[in-house]
Amino acid sequence: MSDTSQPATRPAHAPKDHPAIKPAKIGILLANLGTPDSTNYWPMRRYLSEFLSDKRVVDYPAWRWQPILQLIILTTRPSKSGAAYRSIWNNDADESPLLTITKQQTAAIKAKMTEAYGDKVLVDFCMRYGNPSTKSKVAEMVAAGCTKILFFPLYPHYAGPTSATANDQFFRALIDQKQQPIARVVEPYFEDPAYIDALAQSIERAYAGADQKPEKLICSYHGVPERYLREGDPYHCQCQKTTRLLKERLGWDDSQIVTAFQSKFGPEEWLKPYTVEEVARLAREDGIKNIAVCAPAFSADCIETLEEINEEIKESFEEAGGTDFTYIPCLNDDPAHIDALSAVITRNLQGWVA
Ligand SMILES: C=CC1=C(C)c2cc3[nH]c(cc4nc(cc5[nH]c(cc1n2)c(C)c5CCC(=O)O)C(CCC(=O)O)=C4C)c(C)c3C=C
Ligand SMILES: [Fe+2]
Ligand SMILES: [Fe+2]
Repeated sequence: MSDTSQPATRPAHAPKDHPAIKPAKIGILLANLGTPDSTNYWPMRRYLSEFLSDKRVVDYPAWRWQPILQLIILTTRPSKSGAAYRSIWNNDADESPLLTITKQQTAAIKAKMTEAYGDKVLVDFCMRYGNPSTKSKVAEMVAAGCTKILFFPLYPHYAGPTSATANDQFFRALIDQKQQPIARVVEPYFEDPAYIDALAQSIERAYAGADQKPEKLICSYHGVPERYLREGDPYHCQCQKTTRLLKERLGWDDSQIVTAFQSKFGPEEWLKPYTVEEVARLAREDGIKNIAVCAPAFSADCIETLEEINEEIKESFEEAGGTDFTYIPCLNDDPAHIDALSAVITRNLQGWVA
């Protein structure tokens, strides 16, 4: 967290045991999904159990879902997912790439915010599942004197299983505080021109570096059950709009860009087309040999991009006859991304700072 060195004071009217009053600060709390503490069975199981027990993620009644989750899914999935995480783990820091990148983003945003607002603001991050928990970071910010907190779920698009559950957890954390800070949550930024521009620049860089220009760009978004769309979740529409804005910013036509959805889980229908099938279909039916894939719904590279896209989906394309597969990394701590996120934060601080 940023410098908290300003001295606490005791008011003149105060009895001796009156708590010290800290100078009022504004907390900027970035939030991402969370990640296991290690790739071993029990940490994996704890993480997956917390994640998949969240009703915003899997909305079946607990009496029906918990026996399936605890007795079937959590006996096999921790080992399978643990192996996938091992293939992408950041061994130097002994943590997942999502955690490493979130720390880098936080440091870069903190530098920008401190430059703009000095020690009036504290910048930190938390996770929805696992560590550092949302509850612990809210408590730290309040203890450091934050009377206002801006909570920023690092997802460009709104979805019940991501932004909404992060916000739920933030508001739950406020319940524990005697002096509840004034709270704001940041809106989805999927149509922010600076975010679209940062995405477009990353694609232009990848295309400029490719031996041959890819024939198609696949925008692969994390999927959700198709039913969530019918029940009112706007995620699908926001993803479609991101692809359209990106296409317009790149000056492309419809034939050059495809929207698809990945990471299907369980037997229900999810948003379609499924990326893993779509890349194979493009190779098999349309004779496409050379594609690039980007993942605009992820603010940081993680298991779903580094392992699922760059290993499983790549394999599906190549087995169907594709020859050139370029994975375009997430925006991570790319300066254009940090500028875009910082501009979103600055807009949301209006009225709180000069
Ligand atoms: C079971 C249902 C799931 C829904 C619905 C879902 C939506 C969703 N998730 C993200 C972003 C991420 N998901 C990540 C991992 C991950 N997701 C699910 C399941 C659902 N996600 C699982 C079981 C896992 C764990 C990995 C595995 O076992 O397969 C991650 C990566 C975390 C990491 O540590 O790297 C992210 C990020 C979005 C954006 C989304 C809906 C919009
Ligand atoms: Fe997910
Ligand atoms: Fe839609």
